[in-house]
Amino acid sequence: MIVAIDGPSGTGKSSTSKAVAAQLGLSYLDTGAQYRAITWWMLSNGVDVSDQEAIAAAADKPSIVSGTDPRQPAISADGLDAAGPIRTQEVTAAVSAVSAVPEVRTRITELQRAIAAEAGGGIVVEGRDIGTTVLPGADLKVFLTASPEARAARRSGELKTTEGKPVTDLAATQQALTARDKADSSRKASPLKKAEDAVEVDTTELTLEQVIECVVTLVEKAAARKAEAEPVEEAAR
Ligand SMILES: Nc1ncnc2c1ncn2[C@@H]1O[C@H](COP(=O)(O)OP(=O)(O)OP(=O)(O)O)[C@@H](O)[C@H]1O
Ligand SMILES: Nc1ccn([C@H]2C[C@H](O)[C@@H](COP(=O)(O)O)O2)c(=O)n1
Repeated sequence: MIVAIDGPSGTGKSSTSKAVAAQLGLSYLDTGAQYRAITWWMLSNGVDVSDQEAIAAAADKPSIVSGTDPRQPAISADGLDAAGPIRTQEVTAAVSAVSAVPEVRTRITELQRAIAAEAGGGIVVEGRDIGTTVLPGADLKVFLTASPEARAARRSGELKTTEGKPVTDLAATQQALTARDKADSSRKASPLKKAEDAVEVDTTELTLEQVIECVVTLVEKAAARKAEAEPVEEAAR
């Protein structure tokens, strides 16, 4: 069972995907964390993240390792725990530029497909291009949306500056978030986009619990459809 959950920033992809995977006993992959980890590695290793050629040349250098336990998601770059540093404003500000470089996308997409193929019991993979590019044959594709205001309000509660102080400026948070969405949607290589066969869920007026319940129901229905379809496929062989 492969579930792809895509959507813009702050729509609830990570929170929903982790909870759905944990509830249904599936693995979980946060692909944004992988792009953040490679960005963090580049910033820490003196790569000029305003230079596309420098980013492309460094794309295959770091070893990026993702854990797939939804209750304990983990991410490392060259053996260093990246879970904390990838959430700083410095990384958030640079990640769209780094992830737009085709060499970076090829490298990370290969990693993502290998992880999904190894997840025997099924996996929930969340990101921006999972349903369109990474796993176009996913059994279920969900595209989460929410108003920019709702997303900024959600995000401002959890963001920290590089010095570790809470970010309180809601307007600035919304502006940064919509700028990142614009960059992620307008890049040439595998932009943020709803797959034609994805189910769109607008989470603006929903609680996180309601979104989780909705996606669990969608996964259960997709699993039932898959179970019904498989004997037919077997007989046809
Ligand atoms: N339906 C909801 N109602 C209220 N808060 C929510 C809802 N969904 C998620 N949140 C909260 O919004 C914040 C952002 O959620 P989350 O990190 O899951 O979004 P995301 O889509 O994965 O964002 P990003 O792509 O930037 O990583 C979290 O603090 C989360 O608890
Ligand atoms: N499949 C993906 C996942 C993420 N990205 C890029 C674009 C995002 O701005 C950035 C960080 O993602 P987040 O942690 O906020 O979900 O990573 C991408 O291009 N493709």
